Amino acid sequence: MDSYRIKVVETLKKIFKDKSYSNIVISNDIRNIDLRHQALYRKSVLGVVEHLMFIDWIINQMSNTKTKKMETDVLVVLRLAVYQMFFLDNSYENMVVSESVQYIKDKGNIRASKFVNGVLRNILRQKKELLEKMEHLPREEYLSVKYSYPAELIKRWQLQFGKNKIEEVLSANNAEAPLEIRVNNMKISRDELLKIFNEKGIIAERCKYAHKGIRILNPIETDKTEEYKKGLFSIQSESSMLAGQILNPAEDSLVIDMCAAPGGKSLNASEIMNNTGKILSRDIYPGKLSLIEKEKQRLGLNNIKAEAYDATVTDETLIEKADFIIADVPCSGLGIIRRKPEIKYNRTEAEIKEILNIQLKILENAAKYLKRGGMMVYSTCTTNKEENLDIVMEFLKHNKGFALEDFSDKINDFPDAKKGYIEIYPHVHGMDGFFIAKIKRL
Ligand SMILES: C[S@@+](CC[C@H](N)C(=O)[O-])C[C@H]1O[C@@H](n2cnc3c(N)ncnc32)[C@H](O)[C@@H]1O
Repeated sequence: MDSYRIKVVETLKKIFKDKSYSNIVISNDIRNIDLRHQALYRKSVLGVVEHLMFIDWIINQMSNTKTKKMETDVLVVLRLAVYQMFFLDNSYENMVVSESVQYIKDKGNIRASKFVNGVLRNILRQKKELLEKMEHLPREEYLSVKYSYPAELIKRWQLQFGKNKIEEVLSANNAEAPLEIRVNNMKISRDELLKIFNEKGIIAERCKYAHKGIRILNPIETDKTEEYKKGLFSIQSESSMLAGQILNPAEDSLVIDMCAAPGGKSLNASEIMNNTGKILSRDIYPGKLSLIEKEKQRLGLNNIKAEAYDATVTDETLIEKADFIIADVPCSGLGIIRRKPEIKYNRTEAEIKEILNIQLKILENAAKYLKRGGMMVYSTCTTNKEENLDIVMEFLKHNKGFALEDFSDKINDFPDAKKGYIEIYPHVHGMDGFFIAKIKRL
């Protein structure tokens, strides 16, 4: 087996057996992969997780031992092989089978290697029939298998977006997420950085909505570039950048970021404020704060103070102190399935309900810290209305001194910005699914 494929198998084992997050395991393991193979390595790992229900359905059609009962080595090798056969260039199918078999043989398990050989050869022979059989499943089961989404989530999205839109929604959330970066306006302008990229053969363009954003079209190892090391840019999704653009914190003000780690929105705010004033960046997990400290150094920012604090607990020392607040609350993450595909299998309806109280509590505390005339953004990376507009409306119902603020001067093409909030969807805007509301203390 090619060394990068062995690495894919090893990474997948960590994700399936140890239940580790794909983005964290990938960013650790990718360091040992040859530069030429990194893009394919990432695509393969994420691809297997993304298409897991499809892949397991195929395997279970052709194997008497079901995937639930298989030992990890065998299961992971089969999953990767089926992914390659159905979703990657299929001209190497025979090689995929022989390398998968060899991998299990090398582990000393001859019996299992024969089993892998039998299952994969059968799948290869009946590829077309299997796809036809899938198409004849009852509609909701078919959608669930074809796009790999639990029935519960499909039901939720059919209600939200309509039955006629559902395939578009499912497929957009399976698409590869674009690589977006935020220009550090303290050090360079967006056009100057684009010019440098252009000279270096990095294909990039301006983001459509985020004024500080660049979309990189050919995959590169951004964090290894000289420009990254010099702090000229950071990796941040366009949706996430928009929270800062919409809040637009003024120079010399006090900003409180209630849930700050790993720091993307605090760092953006600091750049927007030209490193003036003060930003209090808090997160409940002390271990995550070091990332903010590291990034501050790289970007040349020193107006950020990172500290551990539970945002659901009121801090009496901050009452009516802040000019601006960022409440980027923990959420179900249903808007970033493209980047963390396991989210679609892991979120139960009960968990989603549980998080609502935390979100409302954090927003209520944030409101207490805001001065009269101050502004805050409430944001999530989910498309779930209950965690978004419903929370904001519930808050406004009980807090009469606050109102949604029109920010249509800060963003184009989002009619709701006039009403004080936007809902971003991968299937509509090609960006991560996000919700951003701007609330003013009257
Ligand atoms: C959506 S992430 C924040 C991302 C960050 N704003 C950024 O742009 O990089 C939510 C954060 O909330 C933190 N968190 C969860 N519960 C919290 C609580 N009760 N108090 C403060 N932070 C909390 C999590 O550790 C997580 O880092």
